[in-house]
Amino acid sequence: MGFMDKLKNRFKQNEKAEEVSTKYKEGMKKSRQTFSGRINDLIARYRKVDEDFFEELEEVLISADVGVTTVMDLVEELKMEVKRQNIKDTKDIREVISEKLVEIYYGDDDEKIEGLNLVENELSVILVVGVNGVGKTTSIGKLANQLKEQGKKVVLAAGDTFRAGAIEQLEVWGERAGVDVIKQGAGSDPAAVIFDGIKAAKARNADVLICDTAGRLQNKVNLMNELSKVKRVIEREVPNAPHEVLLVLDATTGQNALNQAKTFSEATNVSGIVLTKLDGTAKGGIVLAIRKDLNIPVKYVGLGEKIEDLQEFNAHAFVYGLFADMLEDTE
Ligand SMILES: Nc1nc2c(ncn2[C@@H]2O[C@H](COP(=O)(O)OP(=O)(O)OP(=O)(O)O)[C@@H](O)[C@H]2O)c(=O)[nH]1
Repeated sequence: MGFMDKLKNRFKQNEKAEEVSTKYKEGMKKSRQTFSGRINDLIARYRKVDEDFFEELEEVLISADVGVTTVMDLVEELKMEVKRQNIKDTKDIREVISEKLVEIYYGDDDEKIEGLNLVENELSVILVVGVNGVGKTTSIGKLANQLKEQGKKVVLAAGDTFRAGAIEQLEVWGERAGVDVIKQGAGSDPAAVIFDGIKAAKARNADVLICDTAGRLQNKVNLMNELSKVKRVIEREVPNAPHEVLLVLDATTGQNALNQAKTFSEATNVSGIVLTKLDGTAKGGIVLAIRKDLNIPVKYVGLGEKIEDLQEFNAHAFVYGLFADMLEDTE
């Protein structure tokens, strides 16, 4: 059985798996149109796998924001595999591309899904960082809703005291998700808000505290100072916390998102990425660039504006989203 059939079967196993694949399929329409659309076009034009074919394939991958070094690695791997399997016909290369995309994301352990690192029966603290406008508040709301649906008691701390409206916006999401929001007035000290959040979360026996922060990037030193101060409070009040530092990036900003990721990882230890608006970009390859260039796992992707549109990242489903039309062709 070829990789694409395996992929298809994987998401037919049960209702939940099917739901996940549908979400990715719908959310990644734009990326799929350019990605598999252009690969199909290449396959039709070239027929034979040769140097020119690979060169054009490189261009397609780079224009999908996969990132130059990752593209080089990927194409090297593809060439080796083509040789190994003695593939001559370009139409047989789709299988290899899809398989290698999953492999390049996960490395050796291709069943690994890097979910949230939460502790049982104790308070877990998630610190959420990122610049304004990337969908930070929205993602916190969606995440709170999911965790609550899993039976966890969630509290939010409105640590973005800088941006006008951020506190109210978080409150709206808190209401929507049915979780408490701890806040102070606009302009107050974020570390003090987070401290209150921890106290409240402990008093209410919460399982998870999600802390919003302001994302000012103009000055790296300020950003570092603010994040370190918040982190110090968390570390002091809760053992082994923060359990996650999630950086929210907007997929539609392409290479800019990578630059933000670099700056934030220099300011603090980022443990995972939430990549929003994957549905809004034709360049979904940014997922691979983040994984390979920065070595930070993408833990969630935003595939739409609705509360249930935040999905745990799954490289198989991602590749399914990129090739879904072709998978159906083979039925
Ligand atoms: N299509 C789509 N829209 C999204 C996604 N995530 C967030 N948005 C939208 O992006 C816009 C900005 O999101 P916000 O959450 O308001 O931005 P913000 O994060 O509050 O700004 P900060 O909290 O300062 O980062 C909103 O209209 C959201 O609905 C996503 O995954 N897909």
